[in-house]
Formats: sequence, C-alpha cells, structure tokens
Amino acid sequence: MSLLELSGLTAGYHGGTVLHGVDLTVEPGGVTAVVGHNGAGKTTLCQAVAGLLPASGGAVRWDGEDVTSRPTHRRTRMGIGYVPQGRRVFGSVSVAEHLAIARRRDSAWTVDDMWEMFPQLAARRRHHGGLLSGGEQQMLAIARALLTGPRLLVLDEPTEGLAPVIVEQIRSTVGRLAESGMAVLLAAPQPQWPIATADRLCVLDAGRVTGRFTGTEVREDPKPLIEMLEL
Ligand SMILES: Nc1ncnc2c1ncn2[C@@H]1O[C@H](COP(=O)(O)OP(=O)(O)OP(=O)(O)O)[C@@H](O)[C@H]1O
Repeated sequence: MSLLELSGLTAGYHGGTVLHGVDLTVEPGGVTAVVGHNGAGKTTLCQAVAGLLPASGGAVRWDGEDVTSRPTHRRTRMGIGYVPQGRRVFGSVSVAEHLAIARRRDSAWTVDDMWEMFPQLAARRRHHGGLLSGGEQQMLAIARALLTGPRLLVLDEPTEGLAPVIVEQIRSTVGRLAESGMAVLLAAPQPQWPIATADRLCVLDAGRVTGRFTGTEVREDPKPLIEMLEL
C-alpha cells in the first residue's frame, strides 16, 4: 500500500477537464517528481492532492483510505503538506508570525527546528514576508508546511525564478527530509532536479501521464526523458 495513491484522477476548472485519469503513487522516504511543460497540469495535480480542487472522477487514497471528498484542512491534518507555486507568503506578516500561525500543536517540528533548517529565515525572523527575497519566501513556504507536521510534502515548482545557489540549498534540504522518511511530491517544469535526485519520475503532458522512469534509469541515461520533454 502506497502512502498516496491517485487512481484515474480527473479534475479541471469550470466544467472543463485538465487532468485526464492520472494514476500515480507516492511512497515515504523519497522524491516522486512530476515533470511537464507549463500548462501540462502540474499545479492542477498538486491542488487536487491538497484538496483545493475537487476531483471530477477517480480517487485519491491516503494510507489506504479514500480521501477524495475530504476538504483541504482535513488532508492537512492527516499529513499532506502543500507548498503552493508562487509561495503565497503574506506581505505584511512577519516571518516568525507566519511560522507561529502555521504550527500545529502535535507537529514534531518546532519553530526552532525551522530556524536551524533555514538560517536565513532566522536572521530575518522579524521581517515582513513582502521584504523577503524569492528564495527566502520559498524557504518560509516550506517551513510553514513542515510545521503542519506532514508525512508528504507537495512542492509545486519550488525553484521557480531562484538563483542556482538557493536552488541547491532547497534541493539538499528537501533531499535530507526525504532521506529521513518524508514523502515528497515535486512538480517541476525543468528536469534537472528530478534527474539529479528523484526516486521516481513521471512526465505529464496535457493532463496525461505519458512516461514513467525510475531515478536510476534517468541518471544512467536521461535522453529518453529529455526527448519526451522535447528539450
Ligand atoms: N483557475 C483556473 N481556471 C481555469 N483554467 C485554469 C486554472 N488554472 C489552470 N488552468 C488551466 O489548466 C491547465 C493546466 O494548468 P496548470 O497550472 O495545472 O499547469 P502547470 O503544469 O502547473 O503549468 P505552470 O507551470 O504554467 O503552472 C492550463 O491550460 C491552464 O490554463
């Protein structure tokens, strides 16, 4: 039994269909990457997992339980942590307040753990979200999700627009989380991070999974994946 299992997941907006019967499983202790061009449906998939977008068909199972009709706050409580594309940090709320608000009492992580994990945030704890760099905002968005006590971290394009040095820092932090047992679902338009460290990859094209690879396969030979993405 997988931690997260999507079977035949169909979802969209205003009666239109974006995801067409997606099958995907995510296991603890590793990174599962969904790679696809802009508009392929990655955000739609992440939102359907987080419960922000209802499924119009198929099922979302969490730890063997059907959670397809569960609202977002209940999925959060069950252990699905969502880091949205664009970070959604509040401009006039301080870093420390973001974290204090986000923390669930039964979360294994504390705010002090986040200061240790992201020293840049510690240095800016009194700054408002709007004054942070893109990288700092991304760290804050990840810290905020971690404080909900997730078993799965859903990361929607977490490196969008960030400097390579920050990308590397976020990648290694997420890698350590996965090594320590966290399940990670990573949506990425570019395959570099997935090729470097993902355990499993799938290609999403126009709302359909068109390819599946193991990390070992793409590290031995990334060409089939690159060709599939037409890069
Ligand atoms: N709120 C919305 N209302 C209507 N259509 C939407 C909405 N959000 C996304 N779409 C459409 O759904 C399709 C998939 O978009 P989605 O954002 O899931 O793709 P993506 O792979 O995450 O791309 P990007 O990297 O650009 O975010 C696109 O055609 C997009 O225009």
